[in-house]
Amino acid sequence: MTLAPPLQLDVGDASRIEASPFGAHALSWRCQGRERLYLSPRASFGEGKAIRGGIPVIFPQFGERGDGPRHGFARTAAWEPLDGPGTGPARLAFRLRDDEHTRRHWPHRFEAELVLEPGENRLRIALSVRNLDEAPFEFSAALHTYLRVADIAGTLVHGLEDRPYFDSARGGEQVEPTDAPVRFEGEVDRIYPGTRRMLRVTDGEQMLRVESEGFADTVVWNPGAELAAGLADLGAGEHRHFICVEAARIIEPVRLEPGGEWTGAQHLIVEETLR
Ligand SMILES: O=P(O)(O)OC[C@H]1O[C@H](O)[C@H](O)[C@@H](O)[C@@H]1O
Repeated sequence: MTLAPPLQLDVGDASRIEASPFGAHALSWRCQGRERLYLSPRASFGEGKAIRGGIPVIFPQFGERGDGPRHGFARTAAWEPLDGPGTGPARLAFRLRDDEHTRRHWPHRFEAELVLEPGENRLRIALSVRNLDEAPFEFSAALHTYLRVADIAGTLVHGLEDRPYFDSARGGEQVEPTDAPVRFEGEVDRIYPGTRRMLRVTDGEQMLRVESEGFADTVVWNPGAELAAGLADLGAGEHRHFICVEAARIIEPVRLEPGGEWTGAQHLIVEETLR
């Protein structure tokens, strides 16, 4: 498969989004003059391999919770670009339809759309899925957003203090709320179920608000030093530069009747840039 070149869209002078049709994957989001996403310098852009960083689209399964490829086939599929710069509204959009390859892993007829809508201080990422089959189906999905941070040592996620979570780094055990913001000291891999609220990420240089629609769960992930060093497409020390805050639908998958449609979205809003 030859990879289609990325598409770019400018919003004013200081904001720009760039996304690849491979995975409908946002690679870069410059907002108010500053890059807000993390893309690994060792990311591979080859066939069958997911891109490390940006915003991978996870569909129709999360992780190993299913029989198909890890985190689903959407992130390694060639999506069809729809609107592009100059062809209509200020957005980038991609479409994926079932084919022989997707049906081998997940035997359903569907259509998915990923829309990126950048604004002056924000980005909306929306995933829609339509059931084109004659029977209902279920799926999980996530927007696996890699947020670039100054340094994880000073990074906090606020808004989950009173929520219990499943600790994927410790066999999925349930952990009661700690009343403290999420900090990053070693591996963090958590699924917070039922988090329909506003989160804030601070790293001493910026304050970012993260909101979601349609995605009931939030995943917070950073591999920590040891795991990062073992990931060929990341490397020693790289874990310091990002955290993943993922809008997800895992604990209760989405069920769609024939003809039904579901949309989930994540909003990233720059509230403050200090440095
Ligand atoms: O390495 P990947 O397949 O992209 O997965 C990266 C990470 O994704 C999610 O955040 C999961 O909760 C983690 O357990 C996983 O390690």
